[in-house]
Amino acid sequence: MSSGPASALPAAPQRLPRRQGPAEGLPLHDSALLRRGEAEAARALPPHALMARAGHAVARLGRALAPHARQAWVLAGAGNNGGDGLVAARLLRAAGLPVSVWLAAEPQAGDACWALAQARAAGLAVSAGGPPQPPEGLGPDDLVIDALLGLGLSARRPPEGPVATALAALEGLPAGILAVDLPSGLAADTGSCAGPAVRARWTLSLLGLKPGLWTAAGRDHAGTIWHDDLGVALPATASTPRLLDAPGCAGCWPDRPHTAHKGSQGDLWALGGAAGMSGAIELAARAGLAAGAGRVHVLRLDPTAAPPGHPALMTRAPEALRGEALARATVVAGCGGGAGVGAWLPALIAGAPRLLLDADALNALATDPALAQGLRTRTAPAMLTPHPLEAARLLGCTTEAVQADRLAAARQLAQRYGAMVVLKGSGSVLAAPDGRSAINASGNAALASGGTGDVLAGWIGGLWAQGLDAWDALRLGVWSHGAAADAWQAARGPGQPLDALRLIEALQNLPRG
Ligand SMILES: NC(=O)C1=CN([C@@H]2O[C@H](COP(=O)(O)OP(=O)(O)OC[C@H]3O[C@@H](n4cnc5c(N)ncnc54)[C@H](OP(=O)(O)O)[C@@H]3O)[C@@H](O)[C@H]2O)[C@@H](O)CC1
Ligand SMILES: Nc1ncnc2c1ncn2[C@@H]1O[C@H](COP(=O)(O)OP(=O)(O)O)[C@@H](O)[C@H]1O
Ligand SMILES: [K+]
Repeated sequence: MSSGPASALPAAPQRLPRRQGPAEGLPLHDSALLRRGEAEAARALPPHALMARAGHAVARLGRALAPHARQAWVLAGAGNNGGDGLVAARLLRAAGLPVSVWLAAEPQAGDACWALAQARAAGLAVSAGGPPQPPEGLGPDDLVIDALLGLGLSARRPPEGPVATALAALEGLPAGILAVDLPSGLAADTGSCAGPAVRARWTLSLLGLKPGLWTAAGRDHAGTIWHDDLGVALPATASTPRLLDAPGCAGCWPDRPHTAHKGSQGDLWALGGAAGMSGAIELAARAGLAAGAGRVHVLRLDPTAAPPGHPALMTRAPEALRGEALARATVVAGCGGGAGVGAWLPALIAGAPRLLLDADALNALATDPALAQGLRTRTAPAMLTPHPLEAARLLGCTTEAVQADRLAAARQLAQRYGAMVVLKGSGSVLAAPDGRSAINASGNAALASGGTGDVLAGWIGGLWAQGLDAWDALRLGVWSHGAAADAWQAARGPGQPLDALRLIEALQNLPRG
């Protein structure tokens, strides 16, 4: 065979790289589990080894994050969180960085006493108990270490005494704050704050990652989250919440074989759009189309509404969804549905093999016990996507109660209604009736605009319609919705709102695989 110029023929078809398949995200450990892990590790290790490792990890990261620091200010509490800070202070000083330490109170027992004794023996000046005064000349390149409170923050007891004074002194400092384990004042399990809490630029989570760093007030207080396991492998079970991030979700994208056709990619039916709210259901339908559903039908509750603005959407009367069509359908119901959507739900709950309820469908569910009973006895999977107010209606409590423990609220909803749940908002929480749960790491405040939830509902529905397992569709949908907003923000800088139509574009632009 002669060797000629490169052939103009298309290259032989290459095998597509195999998708890796779904993977579980990083485990998120609650404080009870962390305490047990810490106690077991401490028994197996020489005295003070864990605190020495923690202090090393803090000092090493602090140096890397603030390489131009000319001094460090360490604020330490009287517990082991303070002990970690004292070890870090000693090591930073030994590495040549001038360090000032303010101590809330003398530790009374345990590893923290050892850390304080070591610090003093090394010649570190530790001022205890007086008013916290930032060291002279503390500038933007310098490093502040928050080691006031970690896991030991008493639940529902706002920071008080010298610790509260120190929290006030940390506000408005020019230097970046590195929080040890948790931003002081933030609850590890829930991300709630009973009072003032540190707003860190970085947080180094020790041993395990805590749920509270990722949801509720966590993201606003933790800044960039780092993790050091201190060489301890903590156990995780099927009910340990997982972090939804790119490595955990990228393997879930649906395959699109060469032989794909619109009939093989799933039928999505979007029901909603009462008078004055037809935009909501159109957003959901457009998002479903963008996700890759083969055929998307819009069932509008306002028959007088103008046709949808996207020519690929098919408009039908709600009555069209029955028989064969219903038996094959993935249904997203509720976006802009008004009070009238409830009447359609019994048939959908009984007959749709894949059903997602959002917005007014959730409000109908909250007020109609028969719907709730139907959902519980249904065997096919269902999804609920409430924002905190809708979740509060479904649980019969206040929005504040939902937000005070978002993981618990999502789990409770999943149990009560026998459905998979997304509790939306900063750090959306997912829960399934079988006990699985997850917290989303993607997304940002650019999403705080009307219609982005409608897009989420349709986007998840469009992914689910293509044959994904329900939990995979849910976690991929939630994570990629946030990832699209992150990509948007990365391109434009923080502070830019993202409207729902542009969000659909951003979702289409998100690389898959
Ligand atoms: N042991 C080890 O080797 C390892 C430990 N590790 C580290 O230990 C940390 C947990 O340490 P911890 O359990 O000592 O609790 P910690 O966060 O220091 O708080 C206790 C102090 O806070 C005080 N306090 C509480 N609430 C308050 C309030 N509302 N307002 C004001 N004060 C309040 C409380 O006072 P008290 O309630 O006793 O009056 C006490 O003085 C963990 O986060 C990690 O950093 C890891 O690195 C692994 C290795
Ligand atoms: N601060 C935020 N951080 C991350 N995601 C957010 C934030 N604010 C809103 N979102 C997301 O935007 C969407 C808003 O949904 P929703 O409140 O139902 O809006 P709408 O009803 O107007 O469509 C949800 O997916 C939610 O998680
Ligand atoms: K802290």
